[in-house]
Amino acid sequence: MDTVQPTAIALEDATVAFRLAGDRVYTAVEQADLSVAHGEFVAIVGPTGCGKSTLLNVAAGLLKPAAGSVKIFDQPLHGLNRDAGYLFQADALFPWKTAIDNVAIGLEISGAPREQALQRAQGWLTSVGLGAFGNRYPHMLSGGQRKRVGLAQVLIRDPKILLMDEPFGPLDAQTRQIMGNLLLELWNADRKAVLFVTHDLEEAIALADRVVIMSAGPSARIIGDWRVALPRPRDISEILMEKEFHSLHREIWSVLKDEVLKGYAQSAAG
Ligand SMILES: Nc1ncnc2c1ncn2[C@@H]1O[C@H](COP(=O)(O)OP(=O)(O)OP(=O)(O)O)[C@@H](O)[C@H]1O
Repeated sequence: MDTVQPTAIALEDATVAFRLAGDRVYTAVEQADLSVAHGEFVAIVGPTGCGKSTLLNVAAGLLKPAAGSVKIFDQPLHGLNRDAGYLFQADALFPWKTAIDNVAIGLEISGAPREQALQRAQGWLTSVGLGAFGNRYPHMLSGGQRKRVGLAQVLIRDPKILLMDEPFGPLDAQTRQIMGNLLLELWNADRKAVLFVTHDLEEAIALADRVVIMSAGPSARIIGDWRVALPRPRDISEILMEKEFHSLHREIWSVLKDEVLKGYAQSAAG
């Protein structure tokens, strides 16, 4: 008999507000229900400034909602989410450490002997296609290569959940696609729960099992949740040609478009 796996991330009725100057309060997200099942890949898409990173930060335990609850594997989250690894848009590599040391550091901090940490780090560098680049410092790597090191740095710690905030944002279109395929390949080998923030609907559909859409803020809400029935394993450049991909894109965009326009109008108004 199959055992029921606990839900990796469950935000229920989560409202997130920021205190502004003069005791004013800005409600960024209102009454958000968001769940990511064990082994599921969920992408959040929404207009600029709607609260995508805010929701991710709530799941990371970096922000506490003003109302509602956050559960990680069915347990209320207090403080930092220690089951999660976090990959941001900006590189989080130490510039004074080589690629292999940047990857090994997560294990060393948790007490692994250096030799063992270096051996595992070499394995991860090889998995992300950088087996021969271990002795390079971050400034000697391209943007895409630095992202690969960042991915290895997170995955070596074997987190149960991956929280990714526009991780491939600064990369050119081709490198984004290559990184997307690498992420899918690694994820396929060991299905972690993934919450992936992006403003790029194509990327979201190509990668995810579910695409969640947010409205423009303030008080942004989750206004749509689509299941992506495209088969796996996927190759992004092939997925982008599929008829099912285009019909789903059209369907989601018809909802997202108005919110994106509202989002732009609001950021222009300040
Ligand atoms: N510390 C803060 N204090 C006040 N307002 C904040 C704070 N952090 C975020 N905000 C506001 O909350 C809203 C949501 O921000 P968030 O970064 O989550 O949006 P986003 O959807 O990730 O944006 P983008 O797509 O542009 O990265 C924005 O209007 C932002 O200005």
